[in-house]
Amino acid sequence: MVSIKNVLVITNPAAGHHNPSSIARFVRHLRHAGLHPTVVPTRYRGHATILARDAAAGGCYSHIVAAGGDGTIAEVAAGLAGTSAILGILPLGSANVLAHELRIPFDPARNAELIRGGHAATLWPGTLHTPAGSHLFVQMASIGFDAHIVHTTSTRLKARIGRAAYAVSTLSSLARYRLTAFTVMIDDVPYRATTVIVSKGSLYAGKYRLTRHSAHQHNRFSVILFDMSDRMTLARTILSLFLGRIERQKGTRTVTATTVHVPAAALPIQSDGDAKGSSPVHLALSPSPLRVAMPPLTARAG
Ligand SMILES: Nc1ncnc2c1ncn2[C@@H]1O[C@H](COP(=O)(O)OP(=O)(O)OP(=O)(O)O)[C@@H](O)[C@H]1O
Repeated sequence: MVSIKNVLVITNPAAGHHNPSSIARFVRHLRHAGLHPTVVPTRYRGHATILARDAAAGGCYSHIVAAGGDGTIAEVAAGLAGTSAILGILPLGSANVLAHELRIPFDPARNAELIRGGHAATLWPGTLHTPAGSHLFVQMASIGFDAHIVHTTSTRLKARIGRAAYAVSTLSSLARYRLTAFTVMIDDVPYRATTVIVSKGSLYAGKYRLTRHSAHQHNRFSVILFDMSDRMTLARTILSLFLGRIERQKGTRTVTATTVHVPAAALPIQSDGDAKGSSPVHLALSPSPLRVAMPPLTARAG
């Protein structure tokens, strides 16, 4: 039986709000809470999965904390799913959608207290499969315009101006992106769309409302289908997304599902804010759940 004493903190120096002094403060609070933290930085993309998997296999840590944004959390989660180690989250990314969704304390003292308290819930992440490989995702994946934004947002600009870099890319893509209708098979039923968001959560790009309910603790996705035939509809849809009215937008519908398949080729794909190549793509629920340190979810559970 692992004691709650040992905590591994995996930090991503490339995450949007990576900050050594925030990590040092968090570590101090973990120590004050009577825990024994160890900090290890990632050296390259994907390294967090290897670090997390090895740490969970070693059996010495009760908690393995992802210090970064959704991309870092997804990489750590890929190493932990199906193990008994609990995923902690220190939100240091640009958008931190999952942290907002799960109401993870952004304050390091309260976050350390959450970990010390030992409360954890079971989450069911998603998996994404393209010809280039498979990835686990914790918050959402998308195909089409939304993914194109992620593909075309400059990493350098993101490092300089944070989330505003997505707005720059959205504005330039509004004029240039070629809206293409494609078939998406949702639990084997065909639908038509020009963009699809497959979400475990209810939030988008930070704190914007995408769906009424979160599916994090359920074995299903919310699938939001956008059928935008022209640029004016595209602009209106983006606006309604940021005004929290997406479910009322014409040409948009939400369904729940357990599998999503897009057979068409060459459509951009992203998950948890990172470019993941292009379609064809198959999305399903992870066969292994994830234990996550989080305050009890009551209000948002759907
Ligand atoms: N040492 C590293 N060097 C370069 N890239 C890394 C390193 N470690 C991890 N990464 C990559 O950095 C990417 C971005 O991290 P992350 O998503 O956590 O930050 P973010 O994009 O600022 O946050 P958010 O997704 O919440 O907006 C991850 O997808 C991961 O693959």
